[in-house]
Amino acid sequence: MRTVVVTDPPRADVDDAAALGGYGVATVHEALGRTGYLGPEFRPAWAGARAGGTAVTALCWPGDNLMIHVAVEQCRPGDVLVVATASPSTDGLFGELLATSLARRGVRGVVLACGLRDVADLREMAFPAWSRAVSAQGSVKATAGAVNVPVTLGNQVVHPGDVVLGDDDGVMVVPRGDVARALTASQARLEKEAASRAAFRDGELGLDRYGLRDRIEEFGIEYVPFAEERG
Ligand SMILES: O=C([O-])CC(=O)C(=O)O
Ligand SMILES: [Mg+2]
Repeated sequence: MRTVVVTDPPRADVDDAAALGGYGVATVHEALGRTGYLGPEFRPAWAGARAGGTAVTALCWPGDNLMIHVAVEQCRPGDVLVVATASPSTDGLFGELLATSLARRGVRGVVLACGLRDVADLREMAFPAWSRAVSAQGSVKATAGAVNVPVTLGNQVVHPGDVVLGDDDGVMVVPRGDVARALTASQARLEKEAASRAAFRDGELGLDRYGLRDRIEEFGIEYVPFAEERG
């Protein structure tokens, strides 16, 4: 495993990151052509958690949180800490003490490919956290890894300085170079959905609004009265 700490990487604008967090994962993911989603196994530690920030990455040995402690020092206000492990592990590498340290540094949340613990305290602190597991299994601090190198979580690569956002729907990454496009496209999508919502409230059907009746005809889907189908 690489043992390197990259300091002060360029990062996306932290206000843009917060704005993307406000749009939410489903909207931004759709706006960017259904890209960036880490996958459904990344779940919030508590319902209602929401954050958008710039990634500081840590690559840890499984069962070892030494590099999380190293990464905390590299975190600046507006960041989200993103933790991967060198091989799959569900151990609880993160909890309320590390969250206390991150909150003190103005960090907006944490995303872990492994486990976390102290869920009740994280909820009480309202510290946004996502992970692939909740696990009380403790960790050692024995093996060096890396900070601020590209890491893979789920099916996505996160580079330091990318925007990472999370909410009840999961977590996604927006590459630093795509942030401006993500903001414009998310706003457009929000407006489009607001118009659809108003139409659905008025009783319009998706079949008509999205022009789906032609497609149904193309498929040759038959509408059969109940009585006829039963003979
Ligand atoms: O200390 C640890 O290893 C993880 C933890 O529980 C905390 O941060 O509170
Ligand atoms: Mg703890």
